[in-house]
Amino acid sequence: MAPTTSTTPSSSHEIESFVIKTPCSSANIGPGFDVIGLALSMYLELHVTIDRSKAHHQCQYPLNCRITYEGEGEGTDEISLDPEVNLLTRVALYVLRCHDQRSFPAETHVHIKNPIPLGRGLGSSGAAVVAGVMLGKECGGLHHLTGERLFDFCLMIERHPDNVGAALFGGFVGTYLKPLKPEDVARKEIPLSEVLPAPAGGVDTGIKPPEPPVGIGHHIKFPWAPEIKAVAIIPEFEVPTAKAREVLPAQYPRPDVTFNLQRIALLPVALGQSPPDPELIYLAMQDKLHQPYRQTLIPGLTEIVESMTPTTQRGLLGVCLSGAGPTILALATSNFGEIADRIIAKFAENRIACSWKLLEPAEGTTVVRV
Ligand SMILES: Nc1ncnc2c1ncn2[C@@H]1O[C@H](COP(=O)(O)OP(=O)(O)O)[C@@H](O)[C@H]1O
Ligand SMILES: N[C@@H](CCOP(=O)(O)O)C(=O)O
Repeated sequence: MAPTTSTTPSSSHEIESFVIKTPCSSANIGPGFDVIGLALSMYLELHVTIDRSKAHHQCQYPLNCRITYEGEGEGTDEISLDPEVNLLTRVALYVLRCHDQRSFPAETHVHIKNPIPLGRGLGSSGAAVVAGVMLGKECGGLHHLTGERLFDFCLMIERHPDNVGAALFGGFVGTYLKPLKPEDVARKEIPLSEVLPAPAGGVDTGIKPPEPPVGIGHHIKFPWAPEIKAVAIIPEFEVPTAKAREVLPAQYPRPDVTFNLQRIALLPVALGQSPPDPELIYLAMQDKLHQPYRQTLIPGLTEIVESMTPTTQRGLLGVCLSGAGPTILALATSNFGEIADRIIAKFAENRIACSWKLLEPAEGTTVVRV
């Protein structure tokens, strides 16, 4: 489903309240490196209140915004409560400043509820970017911004489209970038530090950030067979996505590229067919472009991916690395606990503890007025 906004009016003219809900995601699903994304049923929520009766008061919070937070990373350095530093509010400010609004409306309170584990390959930063772009749209009253245009803003920040595409539009998606005009290419390649300075700078910083070119990214929705569920096995350690991209080579042997192209031609069809064909899905989820290299950061990865097959495990369809890892995603139709336990036992051989979750495909980002 495309990003939606409910039309129910807020409770008072002075106080506006709404909730932004964005799903986590699993990118790649094996061969679809930087292309395929799957939105899953664990949600980042922003509970936002804007008290417009205070518009003429001096607000005690920087940039008129108070952040509170509960969930993953609470109380750690990874999650700042300073709106100039926090990823979500910096992204919202990027959208606001592109529209000549220097700060949040007075007085804005953003309460963040985040169950998505950080740095595990379940799209926590993608969800934060999508929810942040939506926060900018809603706080700025920027109702003309369509889902496709919001995607452009996301892509100026998170520069691979797979997990932001899934988090914004929902479901099982293929994402792609269209060639841009030369002047637009230059704009898209502007360093992230200029798009999203940290700290964001106060109200008086007059610099307008670079606006995204129109139509950077696009997506297409694939069908998903209703029998297929996702088992996420989540190790206790983090692998920052930037680090997991640094281990990838700049060039690949041609047979490895052909290997992935053959599988990516199968994957969307294989996962849309009902009843699912385990042998076809298992084959379609193989990869040679990112998983083998990420083994250096995720002990046991290759063995886990290679040791479980539909013939050795009932209910299993396929296994892959979720996003940049270290989470493992097993697609299955039954025996979810047994599948999780086997993968947890493999990680335990390397003294790595894990938790696991049973997830389902989810709809994209929604905004509900309360
Ligand atoms: N809800 C959030 N609010 C603020 N920052 C967040 C949030 N979620 C993620 N982040 C930031 O994103 C980082 C993780 O991003 P990344 O390395 O790309 O891993 P992931 O695979 O979880 O997306 C965290 O360390 C944190 O800085
Ligand atoms: N295609 C990207 C996806 C990263 O996803 P994340 O959830 O780990 O941020 C990659 O494989 O690097």
